[in-house]
Amino acid sequence: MSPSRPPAPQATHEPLASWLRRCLDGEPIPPFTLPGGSAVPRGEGLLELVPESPATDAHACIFSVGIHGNETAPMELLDALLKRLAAGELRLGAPVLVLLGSPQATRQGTRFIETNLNRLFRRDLDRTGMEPERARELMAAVDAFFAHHADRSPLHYDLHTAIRGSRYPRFAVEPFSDSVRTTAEQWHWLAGAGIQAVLHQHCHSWTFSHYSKHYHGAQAFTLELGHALPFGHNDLAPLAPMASLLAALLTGQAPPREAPDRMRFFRVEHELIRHSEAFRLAFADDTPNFTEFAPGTLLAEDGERGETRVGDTPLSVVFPNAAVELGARAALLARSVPPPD
Ligand SMILES: O=C(O)CCC(=O)N[C@@H](CCC(=O)O)C(=O)O
Ligand SMILES: [Zn+2]
Repeated sequence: MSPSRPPAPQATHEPLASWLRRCLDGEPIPPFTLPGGSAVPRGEGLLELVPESPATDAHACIFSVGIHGNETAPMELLDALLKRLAAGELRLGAPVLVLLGSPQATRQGTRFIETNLNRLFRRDLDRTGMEPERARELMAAVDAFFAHHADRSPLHYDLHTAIRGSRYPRFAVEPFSDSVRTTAEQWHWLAGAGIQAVLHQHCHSWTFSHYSKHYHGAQAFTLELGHALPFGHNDLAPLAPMASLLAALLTGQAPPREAPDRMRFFRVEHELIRHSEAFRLAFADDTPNFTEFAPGTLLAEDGERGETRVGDTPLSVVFPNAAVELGARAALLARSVPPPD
């Protein structure tokens, strides 16, 4: 075979059935066929699913997992979906790009190797190192995929799990945008997928889902799907409705819908940044996400910068983490808001 010619797709679905294991073992994935189309590897942990006859109104879908290496439930969820496709239970009806964010961190069972990958998704990124290089590969894969499917609505679900428990174990973070509005359809789909709360971001955050929304106008969310646990310790049962949403999108069918007012909505008021070594949160480390604090409550102290206290309106704390790098977000402080119109 000429070295300049790409290898012909293999007529076996096995690489799809063992996608996650192969990615983590560093085993190369060849191009192969699958029910309703074919699969084309786009780099380490990057696989494009190409439908033979996509549904007319199918979205161009990106499903990413493992941007934080130790958040395993979404990886198991996506792997189970691909196994169903390999087994012929599902038939591909939409272009889909599946991404395993940080295979190296996952092999080591850590959130990241050198720095938090999920703060690096910006085109003017000038940092070097393992995570910046990976961010560039992921951004290039997203750019190529959405450019190739410019005739379809772009959609990106970046699937995560949270470090601590939560009053609402499954919640969506809606990235900030001053130009792209989340469609009503998305709120119905997320409610139908068992999402219990939504957090509207208040400013640019340079996360992976923000990247797709900001640069590609995609409907995009970070979806927190429970608690970060090691492989084999996840209970995927509460994620069955989320699996149904992903399966519907992948097959090009209409997802299940529920009324958005089943979900609670919050808007970030303030981002708590760790400025000094002396930074400390004034509440217990294991305080669940969305715990509400009354006006006047002391939330944090940060050396010479002093105290942060709740103002006149109660605030709920999300993603508290006093151990972040200096200059990084140590918590989001949010207030309850009505569902969008
Ligand atoms: O549980 C935590 O403290 C962090 C969970 C996590 O990784 N969350 C994402 C949210 C991304 C976003 O704001 O859209 C992150 O911090 O990267
Ligand atoms: Zn995460």
